[in-house]
Amino acid sequence: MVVNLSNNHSLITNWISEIRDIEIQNDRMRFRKNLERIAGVCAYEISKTLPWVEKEITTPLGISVCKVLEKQPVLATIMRAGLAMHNGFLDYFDKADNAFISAYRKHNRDGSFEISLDYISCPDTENRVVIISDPMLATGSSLVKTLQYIRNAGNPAEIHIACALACTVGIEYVQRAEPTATIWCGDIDDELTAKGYIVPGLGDAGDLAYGAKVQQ
Ligand SMILES: O=P(O)(O)OC[C@H]1O[C@H](OP(=O)(O)OP(=O)(O)O)[C@H](O)[C@@H]1O
Ligand SMILES: O=c1cc[nH]c(=O)[nH]1
Ligand SMILES: [Mg+2]
Repeated sequence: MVVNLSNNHSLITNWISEIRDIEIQNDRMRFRKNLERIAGVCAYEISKTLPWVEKEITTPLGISVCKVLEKQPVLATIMRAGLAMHNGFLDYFDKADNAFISAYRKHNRDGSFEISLDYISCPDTENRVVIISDPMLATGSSLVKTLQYIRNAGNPAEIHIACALACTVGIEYVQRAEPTATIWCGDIDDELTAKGYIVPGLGDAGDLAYGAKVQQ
């Protein structure tokens, strides 16, 4: 299932407009903060789909039967651009276990690239809800590589994917690889450049959040 959170007007469409804006992008702190806020909305929306249990809570005046999250999810993110969204998720699922996966585009001289999976730190995901965040879902190659790792490492109960911006062709690729995952998008664009950049998109999310890097 794919959910485009821009289909309804809310603050998320405001923040998406800011991360796309070439002028506002000069404010790197605002760019990261907006990614965190978009992730917060995704976390809240995902939380509505998760299992809850009733728990008796002792207040100073009595007992209140409250609904609480049954189990903590695993929050996974794809470095480096995913780190800001990861912080946004952690603000909401503040007791979650965390996975960090470094999947990045390793460029060849001819302009083509492969996804390199280097550093991985992942808790046990068996029968747990795994939420993967990455601001950009472009070709989908980084996510598919990450999903292959997650599937080999355990058998999660559910997989959710949260992106600030996604491209239609990348979504389709991820859906073929992981048909049961729910993909939550801040917005969806239809075009990709020959180099795999989303159009109109926003540019390079990792560079905008953390600065340009020397190509590997
Ligand atoms: O869907 P894809 O075509 O795989 O592209 C999306 C990936 O590209 C970006 O990371 P990038 O490789 O630029 O690394 P970075 O986080 O270090 O900037 C982004 O954060 C995704 O992980
Ligand atoms: O448009 C894109 C595609 C991949 N990665 C980005 O940061 N931006
Ligand atoms: Mg990048």
